[in-house]
Amino acid sequence: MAQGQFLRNLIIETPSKPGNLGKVTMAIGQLNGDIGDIQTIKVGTLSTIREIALQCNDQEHLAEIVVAIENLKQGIKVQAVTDDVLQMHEGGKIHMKATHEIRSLADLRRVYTPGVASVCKTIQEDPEQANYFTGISNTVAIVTDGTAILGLGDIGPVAGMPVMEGKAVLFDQFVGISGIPILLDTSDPDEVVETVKHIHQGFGAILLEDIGSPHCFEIEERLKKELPIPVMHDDQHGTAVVALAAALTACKHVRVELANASVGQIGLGAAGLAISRMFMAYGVAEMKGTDPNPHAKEMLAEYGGTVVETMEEIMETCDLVIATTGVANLIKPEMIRKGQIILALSNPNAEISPEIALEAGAAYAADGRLVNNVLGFPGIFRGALNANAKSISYPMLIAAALAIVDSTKRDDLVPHPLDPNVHINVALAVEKVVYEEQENE
Ligand SMILES: NC(=O)C1=CN([C@@H]2O[C@H](COP(=O)(O)OP(=O)(O)OC[C@H]3O[C@@H](n4cnc5c(N)ncnc54)[C@H](O)[C@@H]3O)[C@@H](O)[C@H]2O)C=CC1
Ligand SMILES: CC(=O)C(=O)O
Ligand SMILES: [Mg+2]
Repeated sequence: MAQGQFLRNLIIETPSKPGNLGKVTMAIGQLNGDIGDIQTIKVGTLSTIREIALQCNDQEHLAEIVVAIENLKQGIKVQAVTDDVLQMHEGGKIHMKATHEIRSLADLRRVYTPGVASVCKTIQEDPEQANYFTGISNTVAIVTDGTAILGLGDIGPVAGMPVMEGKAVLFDQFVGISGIPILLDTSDPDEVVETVKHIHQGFGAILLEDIGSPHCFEIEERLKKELPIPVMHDDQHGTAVVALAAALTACKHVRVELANASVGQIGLGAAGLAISRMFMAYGVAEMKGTDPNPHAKEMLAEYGGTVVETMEEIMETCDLVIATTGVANLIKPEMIRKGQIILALSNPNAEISPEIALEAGAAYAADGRLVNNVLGFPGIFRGALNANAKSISYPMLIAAALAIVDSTKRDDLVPHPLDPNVHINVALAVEKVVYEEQENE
């Protein structure tokens, strides 16, 4: 387990006297535990109970921290250690909700039979009416075959469901889109394409998620060609959009033109190849890339990138390095050169933690928690659906990246994902491009 990826909550009881919380936080800090939110659960005359969110390295590290707190004595106790992440997943994270409540028989007859039949006939006569009288145009299928779930690899679609439900939560909360996970028990491109084609009528767009490379490329390409609705593989293009935005902002901070910077990509899978293509489309003169897989390198060369045999060469020659390998701690501190920009984007564990990269001399460093496609895909789909786009184009993606740059506060690399402005701005920028494209058709 990489540093700081083990999340637990400590329920701590202390005597109700000033200074005790400080002793507890000091004990945690001395052992390099990372404290998140602190909530006061109860303030009694004699004792106070607080819940402290903690990120540590692993079970052993957690046990050390618990012992250190218990050793403070003077009435300070760890009452319980809870696993909030697991608790949050009990029963799943999503639920289909009705937009109307049935309070009377009359409501029942409007919502369901016999009233509903007239709406069915309206749609039968004019299928476009489905956009107004059903939720189809606001619903996105989140399709996975489970072959590249985060950086966990091919763990299957059911094990990947918590990620798909997570994407649906983000869709709902950030842009009001209903996301429906679709779990496929096949990775065969013919079968995936056929299946998605057969179900697409119930959706306004298709988000492909955590489908591994190289089959993800053929699947997306074919679906884009064969379906009349937007299709986007988030790990490719959502990630590329956000990586471009972060790179543009970092370059602005160090007063370098991205187009003139030497950029290197470690890992040429779904995310890495799309990032490389996006950077070249943006105007980066030479995009270097490496991957142990010969086919991945061939693909980079086909797109006009420069294949490099080792990641060491990338680290030695590039000002901006992006990594999407799924391999935790792949980049060693001694490989970092002073002033480099390092975007180590693998989840759940980065190729190098930003703290270590910065300590080793990087000018800017971020991981996949910060530079995450959550900043892109909700607004991209909102904009595409609002403007009734038939597909997602490069200009739409570039506009999304620039909107993320514009939504970034001074001194930050990317916006905060809970800042609603970023999703609104991305949606508006994408929508504008669609309208321009429609006018030029
Ligand atoms: N921060 C974000 O928003 C996102 C992060 N990611 C992360 O990126 C990682 C990769 O995801 P995908 O591209 O979808 O997977 P993928 O399986 O398509 O690609 C991974 C690539 O890394 C290569 N690789 C493995 N070890 C390597 C090494 N030592 N040096 C160079 N290349 C190496 C593999 O050969 C493969 O081509 C995952 O950890 C995922 O969580 C993916 C999408 C979004
Ligand atoms: C964020 C994301 O999509 C991934 O890590 O796969
Ligand atoms: Mg993903």
